[in-house]
Amino acid sequence: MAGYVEMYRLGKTYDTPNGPAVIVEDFNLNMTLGEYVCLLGHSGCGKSTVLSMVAGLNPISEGGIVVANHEIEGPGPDRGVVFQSPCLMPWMTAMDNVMLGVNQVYPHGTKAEKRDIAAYYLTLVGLGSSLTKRASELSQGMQQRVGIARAFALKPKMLLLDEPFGMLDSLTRMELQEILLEILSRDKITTLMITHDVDEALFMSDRVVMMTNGPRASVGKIFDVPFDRPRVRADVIDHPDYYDYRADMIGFLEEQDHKKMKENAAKLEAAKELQEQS
Ligand SMILES: Nc1ncnc2c1ncn2[C@@H]1O[C@H](COP(=O)(O)OP(=O)(O)OP(=O)(O)O)[C@@H](O)[C@H]1O
Repeated sequence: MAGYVEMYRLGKTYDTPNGPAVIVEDFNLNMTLGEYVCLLGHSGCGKSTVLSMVAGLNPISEGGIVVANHEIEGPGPDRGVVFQSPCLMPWMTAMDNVMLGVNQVYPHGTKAEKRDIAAYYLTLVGLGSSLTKRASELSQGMQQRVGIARAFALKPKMLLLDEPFGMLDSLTRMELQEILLEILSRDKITTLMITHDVDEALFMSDRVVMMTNGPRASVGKIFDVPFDRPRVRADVIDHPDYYDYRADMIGFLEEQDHKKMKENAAKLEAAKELQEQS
């Protein structure tokens, strides 16, 4: 079935000193317009590799990606990206950092119009009174808010979030999760987010895509998240199925762990046999 976003037979092979390493193979995923999908999997399985290919920042080795009927060929303002650390220009104000993106997307807008857009999104993320502060004067949480405002101000077709709350304390993380959902409830942008946090995935997303362990990682299992929107954290946690979902996801990750351990043991055994024969 065609989707607003289509990743088809997606593959990534990196050149390494030991030869080509196939990290992602035959990764297939369709997303509908406005859908929020979380990508979850063990560290190093290839989540950032997939997301960076969608962002156009990492060349695709096999297959392809279509966003809103356009095949991805490189980065573009139709995809807003937020990384764990927001990569701001430290000497520039919060406003000017957001304006960098806005100027790119609205080259013909007046200066006042563009400043209004930047100020609007900075206010939505709670930085209305810090517009003129330099990025270097902002806390990590505030910097991440600027990064989120900058991504939204591009009015992207798709939002790509690579562990955007990973470096924040739990209170700031919860606050920003809620702010993000609130903005998305107005702007309805198709979102792909990487997280290591099962609870975060359940709170934020419509579907959770579990990746298999690499190498040759692909989609292992997909969970539909049935909780009503707008999401209220306490209601989500109190939902009668919440802990079953959580247990199923953790179960999948544990299964992947066991597979990896078995594979490693088999490799070790094979290496021992070779050594004995020689
Ligand atoms: N440029 C590169 N060249 C060679 N190997 C790479 C390159 N980038 C990533 N890799 C390898 O690809 C694999 C997947 O990396 P990736 O960062 O996509 O995983 P991840 O699931 O996002 O990890 P984490 O959860 O720890 O951030 C890892 O083994 C990594 O070492």
